[in-house]
Amino acid sequence: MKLVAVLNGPNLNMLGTREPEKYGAATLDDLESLCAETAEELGLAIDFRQSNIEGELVSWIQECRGRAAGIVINPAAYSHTSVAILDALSAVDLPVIEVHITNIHRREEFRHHSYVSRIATGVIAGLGIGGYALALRAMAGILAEAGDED
Ligand SMILES: O=C(O)[C@@H]1C=C(O)[C@@H](O)[C@H](O)C1
Repeated sequence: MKLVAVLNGPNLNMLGTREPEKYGAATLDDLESLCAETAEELGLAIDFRQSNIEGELVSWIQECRGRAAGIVINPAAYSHTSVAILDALSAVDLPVIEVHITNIHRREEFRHHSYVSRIATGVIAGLGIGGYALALRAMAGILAEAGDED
């Protein structure tokens, strides 16, 4: 069964209580459940993680080499600052789908640029946590097209 890493950046552990008018009322646990249910439907396995530490996310991305078939990532604030995460994603050379719960292009100027977008196969922004389900569906298609072995 193909494994997809679902990686979440800083402050996403506060989902549900963090600016719910922007990020919604669903918690990180709710998000993980949504991803798990979607992955099961798609015949994918997921490794769902969240960290507030940039270096931990970098290490987790590196660990995907030889282990995961693709990466769904919401780098959160690190989207806008982290060359390290971009470099790690480039190094592992896996399909990447970038997700943002909010539409970063309708927010403050500093959120309009994401370093990750230059390596991402696709970017989903502004569709709430449903964007993660869409990302997994897209990833399933990408992997099927690539003919990845189970
Ligand atoms: O929409 C999101 O999921 C992103 C999440 C964050 O925590 C912000 O720092 C980003 O700017 C947007």
